[in-house]
Amino acid sequence: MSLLTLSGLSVFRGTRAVVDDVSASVGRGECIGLVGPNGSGKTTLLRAALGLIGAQGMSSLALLGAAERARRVAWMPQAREIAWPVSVETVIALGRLPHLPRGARLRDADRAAVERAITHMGLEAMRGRTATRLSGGEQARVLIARALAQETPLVLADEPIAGLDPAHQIATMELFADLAWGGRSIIVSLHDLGLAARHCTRLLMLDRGRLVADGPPNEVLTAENVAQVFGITAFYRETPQGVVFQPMELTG
Ligand SMILES: Nc1ncnc2c1ncn2[C@@H]1O[C@H](COP(=O)(O)OP(=O)(O)OP(=O)(O)O)[C@@H](O)[C@H]1O
Repeated sequence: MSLLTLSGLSVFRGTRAVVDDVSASVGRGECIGLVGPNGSGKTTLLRAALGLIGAQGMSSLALLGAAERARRVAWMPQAREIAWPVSVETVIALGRLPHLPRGARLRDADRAAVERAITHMGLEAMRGRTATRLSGGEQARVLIARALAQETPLVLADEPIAGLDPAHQIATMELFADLAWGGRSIIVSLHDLGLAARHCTRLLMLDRGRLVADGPPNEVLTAENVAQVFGITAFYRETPQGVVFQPMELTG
């Protein structure tokens, strides 16, 4: 079953296609890394896939009404501002809103989902704190937890690990990989190609709006692709401890 189908999706800014004729399909159990240089169209692609901005072509999610879409996909945008000085737990519980009848209070099942999200993100000690007083990385973890609490089949996250320390970056990527093992799917944009190579089952590589590679990390992070798209050389090795990918030098 496809959780998301994109067909010929394009987004124009003026006459320029910043997302250019992208087609892809996301099944269950995929942890997909969306990679590409600054300005290659990652955020625009995710927003167009969600139907948040106008696009040409088709996204299956954009066709849904807002309520149904919120039960199918959770969205973690790049902007991390938490606007209201409420508790961490309250922010995370907002992830349950799409599942509640209008105006209803949290039910046991909703509270259980909030607890799971708090545990997944290791936020037990912070649950009572005022969210706006947390550090940037802590706020990012709260917003990931809010998206997890939504318990949707698909999560779209725009640079969720940017600004996290190495341990929390690894923990978050491991969590995404685990969710994929459990049958849910994640599309995560990220600049850390090493973590993408290690934890993602599939990578989508964007270059100037075009999807130039789509496949398992070893097929996407070829020397040729990383040279052409990122202008770098890299070390790639499959080791008994997993894949090691390390950007090395600029080409040329
Ligand atoms: N509202 C807008 N108006 C004009 N140009 C835009 C707009 N939004 C995005 N762009 C342009 O579209 C291109 C793609 O931007 P986008 O934010 O999708 O890239 P990205 O791959 O997410 O980049 P980064 O890695 O820097 O976050 C960029 O050149 C950007 O300047």
